[in-house]
Amino acid sequence: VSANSQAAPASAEASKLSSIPSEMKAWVYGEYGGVDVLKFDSKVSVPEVKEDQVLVKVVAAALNPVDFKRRQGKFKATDSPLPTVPGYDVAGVVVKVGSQVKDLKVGDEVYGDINEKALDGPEQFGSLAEYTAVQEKLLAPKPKNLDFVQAAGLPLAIETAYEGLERTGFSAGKSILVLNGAGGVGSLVIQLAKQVFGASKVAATSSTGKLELLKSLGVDLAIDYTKENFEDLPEKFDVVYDAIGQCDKAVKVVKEGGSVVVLTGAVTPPGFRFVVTSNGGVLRKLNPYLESGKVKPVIDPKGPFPFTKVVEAFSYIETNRATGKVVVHPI
Ligand SMILES: C/C=C1/OC(C)=C(O)C1=O
Repeated sequence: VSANSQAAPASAEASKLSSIPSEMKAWVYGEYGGVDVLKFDSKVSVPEVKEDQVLVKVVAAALNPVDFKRRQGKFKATDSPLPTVPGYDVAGVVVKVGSQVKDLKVGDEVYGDINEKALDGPEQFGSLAEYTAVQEKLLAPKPKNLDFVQAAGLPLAIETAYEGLERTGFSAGKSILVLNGAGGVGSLVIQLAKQVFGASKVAATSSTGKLELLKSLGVDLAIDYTKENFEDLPEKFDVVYDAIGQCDKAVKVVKEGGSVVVLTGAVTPPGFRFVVTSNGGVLRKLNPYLESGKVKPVIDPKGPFPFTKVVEAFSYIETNRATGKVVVHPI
């Protein structure tokens, strides 16, 4: 869909607006808990767009660990009110724009992480729905070479990967060890470190069956954590990117003066933890690497999960065994 609404006659424009229903299908939970709190609701109100937001017809959405941790109530102190429609990552088509929207228009194919602050007041109505309202600044045009499933699997993970590398001052010629290199974030840290930041050496850990994936993503040293302990390696790294929660071991293999990036779990100095800030500008900046194929989304082959199978998708990502991203499509 790439209709230029500027040229569309008023009647076509009106028909687009009139085709937006007042109610939609969405997955909702009204209480914190296990996957059993997730309910499919076919009469959820379509969110109104604020001045700086666009309404996206959702084509695909992706799950992240933050989705199940939030549903479990781990961030309830700073959460938005229940009931919640979960889902941070979205890929879809703009069907309505707010009065202050500047660059996006009806018909644009977009993707992004809908929550600027992942844990602090996330949107009550997320992307596991037929429509979701998103601030323009959190979205970017979908890379032309990626389908909606591939695009949906990128935003939160690639923005986390990029921000973590930026925060360490990672630069050309440096070495990095990525813990959980086959995961949603880790698979992108490997590629960004190599292709965008010019790493001299990239090492990564995974289980036996995912070693070939690590090598295909460009690692120089693939470590099978079922067979050896990375913390016993004689080699030290400028940066260790802990995308699994093993900071206490990670700090044993970082060089003096190096950095250990922590996403979750306890932090041991010199480790530091950060929470991703969603930013469409990062997606735009990385667009050439995505459209050239230098950086690729990794989508778990058990998916994409159809909209009716969101409970199964959550159960799967909660095994912490997913390869790359768990995507929900069609919606
Ligand atoms: C995406 C943000 C996250 O922040 C914490 C602490 C996690 O565990 C997340 O997934």
